[in-house]
Amino acid sequence: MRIGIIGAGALGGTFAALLARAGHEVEVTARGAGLEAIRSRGIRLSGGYGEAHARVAAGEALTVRPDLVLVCTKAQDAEAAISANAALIDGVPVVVVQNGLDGVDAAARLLPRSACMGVLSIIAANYTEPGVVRVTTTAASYLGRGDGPADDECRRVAAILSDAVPVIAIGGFRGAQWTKLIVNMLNAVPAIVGRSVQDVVDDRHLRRVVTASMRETVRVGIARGVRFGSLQGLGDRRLRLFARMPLAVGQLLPRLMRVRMGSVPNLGSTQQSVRRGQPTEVDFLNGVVVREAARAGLSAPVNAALTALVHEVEASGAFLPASRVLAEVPA
Ligand SMILES: NC(=O)C1=CN([C@@H]2O[C@H](COP(=O)(O)OP(=O)(O)OC[C@H]3O[C@@H](n4cnc5c(N)ncnc54)[C@H](OP(=O)(O)O)[C@@H]3O)[C@@H](O)[C@H]2O)C=CC1
Ligand SMILES: CC(C)(CO)C(=O)C(=O)O
Repeated sequence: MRIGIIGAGALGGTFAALLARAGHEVEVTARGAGLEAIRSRGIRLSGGYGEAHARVAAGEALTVRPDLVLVCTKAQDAEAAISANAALIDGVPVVVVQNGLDGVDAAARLLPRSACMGVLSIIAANYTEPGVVRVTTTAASYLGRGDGPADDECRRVAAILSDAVPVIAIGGFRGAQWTKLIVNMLNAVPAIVGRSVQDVVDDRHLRRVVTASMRETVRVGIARGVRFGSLQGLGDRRLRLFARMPLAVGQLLPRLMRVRMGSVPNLGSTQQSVRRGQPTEVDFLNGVVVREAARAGLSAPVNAALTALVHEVEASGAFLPASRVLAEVPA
């Protein structure tokens, strides 16, 4: 099958290399140093899915109409990246592999004739240098759209992507995006202090902050009428319980996520952007919690403080001491 991948960075590079290894004809888009590296040396993947070296067609935009498209940019880049390919891909099934709540809806607006779906990935992929990706955690990914049950198109596309990595078609996708948002509360603190996700969760002071941001996100979701979808055994009932537990007991949740992440240090996708000197996705992660809280007439002080600290690190390029997080985040 001909598969177009828009944004061959950490996750896009992982899917591209593994789908090519499975025998699909893959074309990718990238830009700048990443594009140059992929054109001259291909994509080199290592880590949890083994070694793969994919020589794939690469350009700033796709050149051949594919049978399936994956959009794998950060949320803030998706609109420009999809628009650059819209004339070629409108009408082709599109899978948005992205964190945050907006990706699938944004794609559907830009590509009115395409069936647009989303993938929530728990894989941890570190884009160590242009064209080079190391997978530090392997995990199943979850594919769906809307609020209803998984449909035949989702099951068909999940089966194709499962040639590369296990992809499960799920119902209640919008609620599952919220569950993934709670998992992504693992991103901000490591991006602020410049340490791995595992290291931050192992630090009892910083873990308290991560836990508080997760609980605040659950409470905002509840206020917005969300029914949290199931990901990795984490679903609506457990999350509601988690938001009511004493904070000290609630810290078991990030610890469980850390155990699942394994021992190879994972920076998280937000810190990777900081280290590359690029804008982060924080406005679509912690920032969306603040916006959703405002819609419910609430505030989200923990997520607001984390968003501001990530922006400070983005602007200065210098990580902050843990003491700043502990002093400024009302956990
Ligand atoms: N990395 C991970 O472990 C995980 C990431 N995610 C989510 O997956 C999504 C992708 O993240 P990730 O793979 O880390 O992101 P990366 O930043 O590593 O990759 C995105 C790629 O898209 C490229 N890009 C951006 N705009 C364009 C454009 N207009 N045309 C062509 N290429 C473009 C970027 O190029 P450039 O470098 O020049 O910006 C970059 O190479 C995010 O929503 C993230 O939160 C989810 C789970 C895990
Ligand atoms: C699951 C996790 C935390 C993996 O790193 C992720 O989604 C991210 O880094 O954005």
